[in-house]
Amino acid sequence: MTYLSADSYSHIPAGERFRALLARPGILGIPGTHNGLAAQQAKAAGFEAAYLSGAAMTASMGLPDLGIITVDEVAFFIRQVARASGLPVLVDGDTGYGEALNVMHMVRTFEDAGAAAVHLEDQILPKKCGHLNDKKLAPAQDMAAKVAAALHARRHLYIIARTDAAASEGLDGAVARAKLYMEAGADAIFPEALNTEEMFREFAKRLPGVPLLANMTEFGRTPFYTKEQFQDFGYKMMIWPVTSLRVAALAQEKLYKSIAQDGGAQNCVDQMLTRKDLYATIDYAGFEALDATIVKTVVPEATPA
Ligand SMILES: C[C@](O)(C(=O)O)[C@H](CC(=O)O)C(=O)O
Repeated sequence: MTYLSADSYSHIPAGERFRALLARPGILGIPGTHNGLAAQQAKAAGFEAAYLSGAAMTASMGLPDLGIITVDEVAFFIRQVARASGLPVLVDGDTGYGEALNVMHMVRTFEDAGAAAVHLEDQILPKKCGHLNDKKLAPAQDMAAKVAAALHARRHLYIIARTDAAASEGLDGAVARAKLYMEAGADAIFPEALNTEEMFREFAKRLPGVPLLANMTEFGRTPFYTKEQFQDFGYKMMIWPVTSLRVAALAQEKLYKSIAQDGGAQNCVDQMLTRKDLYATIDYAGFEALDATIVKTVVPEATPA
């Protein structure tokens, strides 16, 4: 059923649908889906929630992930991913684009665009990928105030507080911040850039009962762990944030080189989604069938001579 039909919509708010997924036993795997088509493909593969990564959104715009994307640009991505897939979407809210009022504006905008959950981090601008060096942290109390502001604005959005403190303040610092953010009302914690199994386990042990998110980004500080391993470490959610963008970007790079070199894309056809499969993914036929049930061409009577 296409998104155009009102009965394709769930009447349950996205945040509540996300909470329901978390209420089940086990870990929730949430793949990065950098546009609506990617979200449809993730759903077809069996995923039940989608992640919108700041790094992937900005890279797809040809920009670095330094906190320069705006709240309305992110809302454009949320709308397409939520609409195309119908999945609850967890969105990277970076630092909240400013202070308390900006965080509240972000929450309202993201909810209105169809988001289910957001994560908000304790870096100051220009923020960086959590796996890079020299990140600058906001005072813990300032971040706690942002979490409280987000709660004040949300109707159903699930609020995850991310702490980037492990690199500069160690595990003790990260745990202390996480506790403060939970006291401020966060629904869950995202400890960023932990780099050993022991760190992941210890963090979880020191925050019993707190839902935790693990980030399995590639080319970062975290070694490759599977969903089953993160579950065993005590984590409730995990993301593969930039993975779809990285794979698609390499395919694109090869394509452009090939067209430039061969004068056409004839040598890449076996790496393409066929027209048939692409149309099936976006339900082209469903839109046409819907149109046929609604639009009936009225042929004008012949004008009397
Ligand atoms: C999770 C993350 O914030 C993102 O934007 O997806 C990034 C991912 C990355 O740059 O690899 C992060 O800071 O970890």
